[in-house]
Amino acid sequence: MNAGESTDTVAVRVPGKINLELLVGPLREDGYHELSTIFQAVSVYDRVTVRPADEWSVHVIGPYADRVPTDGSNIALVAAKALGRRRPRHVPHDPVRIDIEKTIPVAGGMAGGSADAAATLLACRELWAMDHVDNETLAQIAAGIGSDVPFLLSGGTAIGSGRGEHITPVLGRGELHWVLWAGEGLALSTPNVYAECDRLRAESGAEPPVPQPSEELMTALRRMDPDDVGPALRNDLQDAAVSLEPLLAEVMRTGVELGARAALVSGSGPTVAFLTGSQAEAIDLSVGLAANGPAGDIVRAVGPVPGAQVVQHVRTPPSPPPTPPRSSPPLGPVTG
Ligand SMILES: C[C@@](CO)(OP(=O)(O)O)[C@H](O)COP(=O)(O)OP(=O)(O)OC[C@H]1O[C@@H](n2ccc(N)nc2=O)[C@H](O)[C@@H]1O
Ligand SMILES: Nc1ncnc2c1ncn2[C@@H]1O[C@H](COP(=O)(O)OP(=O)(O)O)[C@@H](O)[C@H]1O
Repeated sequence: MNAGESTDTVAVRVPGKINLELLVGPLREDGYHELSTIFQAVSVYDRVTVRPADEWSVHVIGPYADRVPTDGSNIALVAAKALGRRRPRHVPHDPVRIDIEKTIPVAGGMAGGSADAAATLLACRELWAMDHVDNETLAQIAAGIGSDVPFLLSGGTAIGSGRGEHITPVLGRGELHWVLWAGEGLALSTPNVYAECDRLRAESGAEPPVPQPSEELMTALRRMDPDDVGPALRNDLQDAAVSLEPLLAEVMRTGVELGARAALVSGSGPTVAFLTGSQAEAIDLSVGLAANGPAGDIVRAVGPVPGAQVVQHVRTPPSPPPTPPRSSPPLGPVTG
């Protein structure tokens, strides 16, 4: 950082997501699967802060911090550099320091890394005053970083098509009350779960059709009535996640026995999302799971919530350049 540059700090709050529907179509030639998914952003948040620095770095705190890389593979750093490359040529490509307060479970199927990437894009656009990058362009940059990243910019409830990066908002009223179970020390790698899904399909000889959002869920989401939403939830990656982590079947069974309206693996897992009918039901279920379920973190959340949002911009005026030493006369005795 050079003298005369601002030391502004921008903080962004970003939610995690669950997939209310994840329909996995055929494997494409580029190695991705054609998807039709319905994302919902839920009230479990990371906070990402960026500030100018002498070199690129990322620092993570929070209960899952030790599971997040802090080298160049951190997807938040990848996002900052990708946006930095869009700065006009005459503007120096300034490094930033990124601080992540991590609450979204890591490698849990809640897109925590993608959330941090989306938050970093928004924070750096603000920090670098890149007004020429509109939301559509930001979403395109986001898609280049990961399939889930564009959704975390917009949040709410939305259809994801293509490989999940094309986002269409779903309008609906009301909110859903979720209980999330994240198994202690459990993690599933997204590519491994997709590969397991392909393996199971090859075994059964099932050819997936090109996926389309289901009418049943789209209708249920208009009023977000848990009685209608519950039976319409579906995740094509669930069998693959359970095949790699059989404990998930027991977790889902226990939650339903304890009164959940429905249970499903979130995305590629291993977080399990339980749908309840109200805040009171969610409290009862989380207490029951904590007492009777397999060990794990249990969190209540509501959805939908908005995507990444700037929550703080501390503007610090540029420090004045150091004044050159003056050739002043030697100090003599002070006379009155
Ligand atoms: C499964 C989902 C459901 O929302 O998320 P998670 O539950 O893991 O958070 C997503 O499809 C994950 O999206 P994201 O984590 O952004 O994946 P990417 O970085 O784009 O891709 C990682 C890898 O996942 C596989 N992949 C991803 C998306 C897709 N439509 N088909 C795939 O086969 C590919 O093997 C790819 O190399
Ligand atoms: N900022 C980040 N937060 C979490 N994980 C990250 C981050 N950057 C890179 N990763 C890597 O991405 C992997 C997937 O993380 P995450 O996005 O939390 O899971 P998922 O893809 O299941 O939603 C982690 O195991 C970790 O190695």
